[in-house]
Amino acid sequence: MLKNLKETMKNAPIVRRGTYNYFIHPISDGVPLVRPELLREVIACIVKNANLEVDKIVTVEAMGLPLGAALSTMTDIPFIIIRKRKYELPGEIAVHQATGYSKGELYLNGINKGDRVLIVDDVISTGGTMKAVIQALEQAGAIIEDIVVVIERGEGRKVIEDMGYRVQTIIKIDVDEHGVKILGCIDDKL
Ligand SMILES: O=P(O)(O)OC[C@H]1O[C@H](OP(=O)(O)OP(=O)(O)O)[C@H](O)[C@@H]1O
Ligand code: HPA
Repeated sequence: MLKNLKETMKNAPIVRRGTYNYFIHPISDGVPLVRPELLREVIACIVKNANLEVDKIVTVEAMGLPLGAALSTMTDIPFIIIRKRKYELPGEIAVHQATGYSKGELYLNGINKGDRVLIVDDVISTGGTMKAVIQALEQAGAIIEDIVVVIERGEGRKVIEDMGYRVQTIIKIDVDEHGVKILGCIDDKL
């Protein structure tokens, strides 16, 4: 299981972004090529493991987008994208996002108080993005039922668990300047 994800992860090239060793992978970058068998495998794994008793799937620009779109067509659950662009619609919520290599603002629209949501993203690393997403959703009055992230590196999961939320991740990796090492996979215990 997850053969395509493991294979592509092992071969992911590394580039430096400041002091940050950034891996490049189809799921996290859309580069060099997203093969349908990889996306299908990842989406099937999310469908199998996530709590889908929700009103909306919430994803983040940019690389949450293919995941949210594919998951929505599989489950018939609508999805929203937290954008890096301001729309100034009534009720728009702005939060600050910091990753290991960038900073910016995120803008949430389309959530009503009491909406049950599943958050899906491609990577969790420092947890800075997920923290901002949770803060925006809490401010909007959403009920966060589950959080699923495809690729885990670093300490971000702990940051979010310390906020009181469970985070499921599909593959856990370590990254240094030489490459990616796989530490574990959601299907290891099966
Ligand atoms: O846990 P963190 O340190 O916050 O890192 C994780 C975030 O970093 C990437 O987003 P980025 O803002 O780079 O956007 P992208 O999807 O356009 O690559 C990724 O898509 C996650 O959202
Ligand atoms: O190393 C990374 N690669 C791709 N996306 C990311 N988002 C956070 N860290 C990374």
